[in-house]
Amino acid sequence: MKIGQIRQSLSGFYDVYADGQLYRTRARGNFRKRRITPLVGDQVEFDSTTPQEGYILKVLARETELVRPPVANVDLAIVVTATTAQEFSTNLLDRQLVALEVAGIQPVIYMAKTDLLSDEVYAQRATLAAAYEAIGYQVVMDRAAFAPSAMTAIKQALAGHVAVVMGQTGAGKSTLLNHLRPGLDLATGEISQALNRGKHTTRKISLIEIADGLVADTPGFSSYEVFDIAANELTHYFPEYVRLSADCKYRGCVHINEPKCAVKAALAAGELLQSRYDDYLQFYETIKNKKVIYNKKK
Ligand SMILES: Nc1nc2c(ncn2[C@@H]2O[C@H](COP(=O)(O)OP(=O)(O)OP(=O)(O)O)[C@@H](O)[C@H]2O)c(=O)[nH]1
Ligand SMILES: [Zn+2]
Repeated sequence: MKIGQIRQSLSGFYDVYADGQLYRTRARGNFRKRRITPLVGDQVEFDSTTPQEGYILKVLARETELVRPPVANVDLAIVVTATTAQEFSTNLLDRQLVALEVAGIQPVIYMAKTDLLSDEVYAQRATLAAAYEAIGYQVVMDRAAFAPSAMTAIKQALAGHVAVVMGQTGAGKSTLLNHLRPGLDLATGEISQALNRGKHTTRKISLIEIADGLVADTPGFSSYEVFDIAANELTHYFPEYVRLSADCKYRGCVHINEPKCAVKAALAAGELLQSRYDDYLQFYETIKNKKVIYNKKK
């Protein structure tokens, strides 16, 4: 019996990495009956007679489990954010950050296409990036496209992690991966296609080695990911609000209409991003409305 990690799945075959090599395996027959589906990223116990033939005996406990892409043990996400005026949206960025906070996955924000910006717009984005850093998020940004220092920062962030890239179509996900691992040759525009393909189509999912980390070759989430949380819990996923809310007068304050709210005070004092608060309000309403529609249907 060996222990390894599933690095690729394709048509019922799982390539398991153990002691420096890959073993092609299948799931044990009774997995289907027990409704166990091994996922890329899983740590597994397996038996093999040759590297071409083996069986997964047991899937070890998962830390996290993503649905899109179906990858286990993802603990980091590179949020590829296109910074051009046509593409940039704090709303999308905040939506992605909330989705990651809910999933318990650490974000690294990568600001893409900065080479296309005027100095003035670059300065605006840099100010915003500093505000996200003050919240506690790592932001990778450089005036030049794919600056070596930026690529090094991402590689260092990836070390020891299983990661996904996320970001809207055309944000620059494939291009970034190609720069992080020259020779990878991902066709640009290719990876979102994999995401949009039907749920039941068999498709290949693999973890790519980049420096000392692993990155899924299929992007994570989508920009329309719904928040599967209660509206009054949304505040827990804004780290800067969590820190302030101890000073709100009311326990369970959602920082909207309550008096003596520390978040609204900090906002009025210019200590918090207005754009992020606006997004918070919008997400709050979205979640509330979603619940109403859901209840009506029942
Ligand atoms: N100037 C400039 N162009 C970039 C940069 N990053 C990506 N691009 C271009 O933006 C376009 C889209 O990039 P992709 O890497 O295909 O984007 P993607 O996020 O993988 O897109 P999907 O696969 O459709 O989700 C390509 O033409 C890239 O060459 C950048 O930093 N600077
Ligand atoms: Zn409050």
